[in-house]
Amino acid sequence: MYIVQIAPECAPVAKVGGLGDVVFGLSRELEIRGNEVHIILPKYDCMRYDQIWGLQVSMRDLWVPWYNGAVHCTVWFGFVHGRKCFFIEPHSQDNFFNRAHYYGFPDDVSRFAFFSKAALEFLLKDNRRPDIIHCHDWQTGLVPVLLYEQYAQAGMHWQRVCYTIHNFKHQGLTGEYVLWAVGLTNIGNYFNFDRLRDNFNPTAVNLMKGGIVYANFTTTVSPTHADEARFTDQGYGLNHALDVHKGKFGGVLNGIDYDVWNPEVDPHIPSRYGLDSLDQKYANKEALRDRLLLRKEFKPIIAYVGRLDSQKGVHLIHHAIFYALRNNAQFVLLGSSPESHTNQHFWNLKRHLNDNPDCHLELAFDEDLSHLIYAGADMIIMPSLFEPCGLTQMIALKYGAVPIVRSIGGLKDTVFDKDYDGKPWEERNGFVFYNADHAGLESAMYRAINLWFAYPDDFRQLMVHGMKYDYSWCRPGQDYMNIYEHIRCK
Ligand SMILES: Nc1ncnc2c1ncn2[C@@H]1O[C@H](COP(=O)(O)OP(=O)(O)O[C@H]2O[C@H](CO)[C@@H](O)[C@H](O)[C@H]2O)[C@@H](O)[C@H]1O
Repeated sequence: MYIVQIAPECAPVAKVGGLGDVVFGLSRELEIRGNEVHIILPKYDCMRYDQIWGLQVSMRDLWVPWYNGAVHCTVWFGFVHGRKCFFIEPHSQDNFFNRAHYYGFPDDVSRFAFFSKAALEFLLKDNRRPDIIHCHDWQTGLVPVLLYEQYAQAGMHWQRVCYTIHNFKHQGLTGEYVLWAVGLTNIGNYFNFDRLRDNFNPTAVNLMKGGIVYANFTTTVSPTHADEARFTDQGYGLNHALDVHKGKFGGVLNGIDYDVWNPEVDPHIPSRYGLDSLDQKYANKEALRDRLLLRKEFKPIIAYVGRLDSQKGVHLIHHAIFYALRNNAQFVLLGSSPESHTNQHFWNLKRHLNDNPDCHLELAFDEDLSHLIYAGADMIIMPSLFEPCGLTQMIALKYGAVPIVRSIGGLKDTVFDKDYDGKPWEERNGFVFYNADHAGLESAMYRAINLWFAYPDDFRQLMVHGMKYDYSWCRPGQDYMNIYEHIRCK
């Protein structure tokens, strides 16, 4: 099959969070299964160009219709760790992708609406006719809309779209101007409740809703979150649209790429280890302490790695730091936030804890350091308010860092409580709590820290159970293949 991914991120060249990992890992798995896979991305100025091999012009002049005119673009091609990627570079005074950051601009909707249109225009003009177009999140919600309403008539009649939602909170709500911009000028036809009009904000166009309505199949990234999105407030107002289109909506649990996230071969950590050489994990704990200037005492390290977004339970992360320190544990945090007040909060906290030898807050995005943290930490904490899937806990399991998580979304599908889960002991792999409050968090942290000190053999056994889980792309890869087979034009 020929599959094209249209996405705003792809790890490690352009990664803000888990979406980038998924685009890379899934593409790799699909290639292993014998498919031809291409990835189309914006050509951001802030990408990691050191991660692209053989970058060269693929199409010098691509004219993308935009409002009443057209924008001149150049399309580049390069390999990202073996993946075949095309990068779209518009030459216009809007400077859509030369902003030093990926997201967070007032015209984000225009930037990614343009990208969606440009990706399809490129496929059309370069005579590429994939069996499946797989697009991701609100940024590419217009892809199935434009394919069906414009590009099908222009020669792309056989292409089918799988649309994956990684985060329902950001839906691309905007004014009807965006429809003019991409040439959907028969506004009334699209700006109605059956199609792109937002159900709760009737003056707004909702790009994610458009994606759900027009895609041949929509997925989110875990089975539990698929239910949450349909039946609870975690659908952020899209419950009705999901219900109407329930026949083509489902949850597929993400995988992680064990070529990248594997302590047996990880080039970013000083001491490699696996199930048969677990003791070597502790050299990484020492290395982590050396690097972050933590004192060397007989204590567990609890870590948080992730975006500092309200989704992640920022107030509980804050509380976890102090609870850990009060209970004889060390705490390491690696995270950054696009919201200035959250950043400010953690910078203040960092200053406050600056002299504490048991704590380090690294307020940055640092992929290399994240590997060392997973390898050096004894436990990882994820007190998310909602979590469509969560890759952090799956990576942690592979590295023998026991996850302490809230029972929500994909966390519920992947972490099974040591004391209370119905599964047999060999299949229990972490600590789970329910209420998003201090008492809930403390109940799980207390059990985890206590086990580490009082029953080290049991703790080690829990690490082993986690490391034995297979959360690779193998199964989800097959799930996506089944979806593609189901929707493709035969
Ligand atoms: N400061 C930092 N430095 C280095 N690395 C950092 C980092 N902050 C985050 N990361 C890395 O980014 C990834 C985070 O992935 P997650 O799935 O946990 O969260 P995210 O909310 O971004 O993803 C969304 O999409 C994914 C993919 O579908 C869903 O799993 C998830 O639930 C949904 O919220 C991990 O690989 C982590 O190591």
